[in-house]
Amino acid sequence: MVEALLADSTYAGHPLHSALAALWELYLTQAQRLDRIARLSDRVQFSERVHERTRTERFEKQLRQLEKMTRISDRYQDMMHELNSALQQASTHDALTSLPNRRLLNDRLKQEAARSKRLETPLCIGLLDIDHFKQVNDTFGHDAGDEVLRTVACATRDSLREYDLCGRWGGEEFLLLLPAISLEDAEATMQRLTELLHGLRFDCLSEEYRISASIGLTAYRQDERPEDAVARADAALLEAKRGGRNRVTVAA
Ligand SMILES: Nc1nc2c(ncn2[C@@H]2O[C@H](COP(=O)(O)OP(=O)(O)OP(=O)(O)O)[C@@H](O)[C@H]2O)c(=O)[nH]1
Repeated sequence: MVEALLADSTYAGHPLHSALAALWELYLTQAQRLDRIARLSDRVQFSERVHERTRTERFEKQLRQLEKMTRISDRYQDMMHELNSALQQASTHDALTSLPNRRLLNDRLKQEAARSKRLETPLCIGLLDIDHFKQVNDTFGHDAGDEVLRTVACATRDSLREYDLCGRWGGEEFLLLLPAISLEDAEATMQRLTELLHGLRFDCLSEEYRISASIGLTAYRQDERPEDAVARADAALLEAKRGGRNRVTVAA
């Protein structure tokens, strides 16, 4: 409308014509500036939004990486935990029979001897050895021998009380720690165990083959070292072997 007024020759001589033309010119310049500023502002805002998006994406990516690392670290810790347990088990237990090994047995022997001394309660110690085990290996093979060892270990452990301990002392020899039992009762328990072992049947041996075990038994004396009692049980075991095997010999 202003442009139409300024273009109209009727108002060309009007005293306000030049003022209106100057004002219009000023308005157009300002409008152009405003337009440039608005475009600039749009560009800045757009670039801000792009930056914001890349920042968010970067942050989310880092978060995902962190979560992944946490998961890996958790898995790694679980593996370390399992490895530690396996190492602990391997250092204290026999791989073939899963029974306590000689190292753990020695620790428990000392603990039980100390407890027996402190509480003045009896502690019986037995050494069990499978008879003619070499013959089992030689006749039926080493795998059959292993199977016999596993079965004897399992049967012996299951025949004992909860607080007794049976471990693999070495080869075909097992150490038994029997706390809080008289020598007389322990002898009866060992007698039942030799009968149980003699009655075992094995698929890996021939139908008629029967294994047997000899046991040397003694009571820990509270004024001696635990290993002295084990040596006495060992001597009693030798006597049981010499006496014909498949028997219990007590060293009082
Ligand atoms: N299969 C198998 N055999 C073993 C293992 N450890 C020891 N032996 C065997 O056990 C046998 C022990 O034989 P000996 O010490 O001569 O005793 P034995 O034949 O039982 O005879 P006595 O003890 O006198 O009745 C050896 O042949 C060893 O190789 C094992 O982990 N697995």
